[in-house]
Amino acid sequence: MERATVIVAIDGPSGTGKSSTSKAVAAQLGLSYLDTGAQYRAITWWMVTNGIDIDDPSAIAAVAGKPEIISGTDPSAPTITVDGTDVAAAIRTQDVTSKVSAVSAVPEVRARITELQRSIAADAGNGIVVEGRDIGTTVLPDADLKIFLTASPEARAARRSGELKNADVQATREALLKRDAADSSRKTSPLAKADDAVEVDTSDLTLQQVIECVVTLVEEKRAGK
Ligand SMILES: Nc1ncnc2c1ncn2[C@@H]1O[C@H](COP(=O)(O)OP(=O)(O)OP(=O)(O)O)[C@@H](O)[C@H]1O
Ligand SMILES: Nc1ccn([C@H]2C[C@H](O)[C@@H](COP(=O)(O)O)O2)c(=O)n1
Repeated sequence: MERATVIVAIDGPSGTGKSSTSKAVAAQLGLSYLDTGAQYRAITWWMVTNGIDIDDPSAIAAVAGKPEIISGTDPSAPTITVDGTDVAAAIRTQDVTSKVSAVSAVPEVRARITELQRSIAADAGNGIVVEGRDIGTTVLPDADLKIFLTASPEARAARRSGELKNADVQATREALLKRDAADSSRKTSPLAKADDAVEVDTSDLTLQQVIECVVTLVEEKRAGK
């Protein structure tokens, strides 16, 4: 028998295709979509905008509860606001990208954002695709389906360089690996594959092939296979 709601957790390192895949899968299956990286970027943007010292975890912890972060979960038009300001573009700057690993390593930040993520998932009537780094391991350990996307550093750097005009592929590769290392080595809820996650190496797959693979896995789960 088909199940009414489904919770899908998609984790993996930067540039493996989590956002593109999750949005498309959610849209195709009529599910909500949550980009948890955008939430960590949003709180980082708030810290930077308010002059908080990013190198001081206790300063970050002291104000972690202040910003109000709201995520819109329509996969065809996801949104993110901080205290009512649309920060969708501001959170993608190089400055925020270079600081987000430090801010997201602070346990008080993770506790705050994790609570928000769980409440959004609980309120998603038809089900939801949630993508990030610790969704299958920590945020939603009882998710119906857990996927861990991987890709070679070369494939990821080539994809990212294609997005950023004139970006140097080698420098992009180094930056990706540096962020992965920071995200994987933090004490609280690091980037990791859950034991029961299905690993999909996307290096030699087109985006469409990855989407089809994940849609099939969700449909099989829903059918109780
Ligand atoms: N299988 C694929 N083949 C080729 N390009 C891809 C594939 N999957 C994603 N891409 C492209 O790679 C880039 C990065 O993808 P995406 O933003 O979805 O990755 P991500 O894992 O969410 O990254 P991050 O964690 O840094 O946000 C995008 O330009 C996307 O279109
Ligand atoms: N569940 C998550 C999601 C994201 N982060 C942190 C670590 C990432 O480097 C950063 C930005 O994520 P992206 O937009 O690249 O997906 O946010 C995390 O710690 N946990």
